[in-house]
Amino acid sequence: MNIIVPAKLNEAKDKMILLDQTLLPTETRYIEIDKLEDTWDAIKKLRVRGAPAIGVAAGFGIYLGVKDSKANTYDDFYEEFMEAKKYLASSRPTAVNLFWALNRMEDRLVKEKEKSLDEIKKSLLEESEDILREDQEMCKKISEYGLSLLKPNMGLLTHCNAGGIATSGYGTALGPMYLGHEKSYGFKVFSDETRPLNQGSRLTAWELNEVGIDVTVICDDMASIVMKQGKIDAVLVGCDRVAANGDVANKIGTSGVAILAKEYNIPFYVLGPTSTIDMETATGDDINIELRDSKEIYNGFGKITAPPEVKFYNPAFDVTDHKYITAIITEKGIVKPPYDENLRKIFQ
Ligand SMILES: CSC[C@H]1O[C@H](OP(=O)(O)O)[C@H](O)[C@@H]1O
Repeated sequence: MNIIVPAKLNEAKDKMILLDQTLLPTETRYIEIDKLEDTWDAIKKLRVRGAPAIGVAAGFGIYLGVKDSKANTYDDFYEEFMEAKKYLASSRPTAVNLFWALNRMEDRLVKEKEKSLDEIKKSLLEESEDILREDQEMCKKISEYGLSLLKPNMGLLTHCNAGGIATSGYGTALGPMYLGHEKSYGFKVFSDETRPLNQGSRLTAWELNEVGIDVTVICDDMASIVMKQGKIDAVLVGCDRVAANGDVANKIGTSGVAILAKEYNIPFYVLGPTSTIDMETATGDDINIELRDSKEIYNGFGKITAPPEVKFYNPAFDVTDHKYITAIITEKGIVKPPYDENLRKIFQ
C-alpha cells in the first residue's frame, strides 16, 4: 500500500515536511517548517491533525525547536526544552497524543541527562523518529484486529477522518478498510461529511477514493437513514482521548452516531493506539473539549451561511459514553467491556 505520511522529517533532518490538510481535497501541497511557532500554528489550524499525527508532529516539532539551542549546560537546555513543551502543549487541548508525545520526549531528555548536549539532541531526534515508526507499527496491528471483526461486502460508516493522514500513514478507523481492500473485501464505506470542517468529505472520501475504495459521502444528518435502510453493518471511528472507563472523546457528532448505532443494533467500534488511551483521566467528564472559532461554522469555506452577529457554539469534539461502544480496537488487541477493568489490563 502506497501510504501518505502526513508529518515527517526531510533527508537532512532539519525540517518537518507536512501535508497541509486544510487544502485537501482540491490541492495536495507539502509545506516545510522548522520553527516551533510554525509547528504550533500547523497543529492549531489543522494543517496537521488527527491524534496520532499531532503526536508525531509534536515530537518532530520540539526536536526542531531545540536542536539549535545555544545552551551549554543541561539545566539551561532543559529549561529551554520545557518552555518549548509548554508552548506546543497549548496548541490544542483534547487529543492526548500531543501531551503523550511531548512527555515522551521529555522522558528521553531526562534519561540521557548525563550525556553531552550533542548526544542528548541526537537522542531527541531518535525518539521523535521512534514515535513515527512505532505509530506505523501500531496502526498496522490495529488494522489487522479491526479487520478480524468485519466480513466481505459489509457497509461501513465512519465519522471525521481517522485515516492515514490522521496518523503515521496507515490509519486507525480506516486501517481495516485499507487492509480489507487489499484482500478484495469489497467494503462500501459511507463517510459522514463531519461539519463544520468536513474532515469526512474533504479527507476521508479523498483518502479512500485515492486507493479505489467504494465511498459515499453523506451529510451528518443522514447517518440515521442509511442505518435504517440496512446499508450499514458496522461503524468504525477514531479517537482523540479514551478515558480509563472507556468513554471516548472524538470528533463532534461521534456520540450521536454511536447512539444511532445502538438504536439500530449496529456494532460501534472505536479504533486507536494505546497512545490515545489516557488512564489518568477517569471518565469522559474529565476530558477538556476544544472550543474553536465560530467562523468555522458560519464561514468555513468562504460562504456566509448564518448571520455572523448571532451566537455560535463550536465544540470540536464530544464524548461517547462507553455504554455505546461495542469494542475499542488497539494494537494490543480488541478491548471489550467492562472497559474500566479491561483497559487497565492492556497496560499490565
Ligand atoms: C486517528 S485520530 C483522528 C481523530 O482526530 C480528529 O480530530 P481533528 O480532525 O480535529 O484533529 C477526529 O476526532 C478523528 O477521529
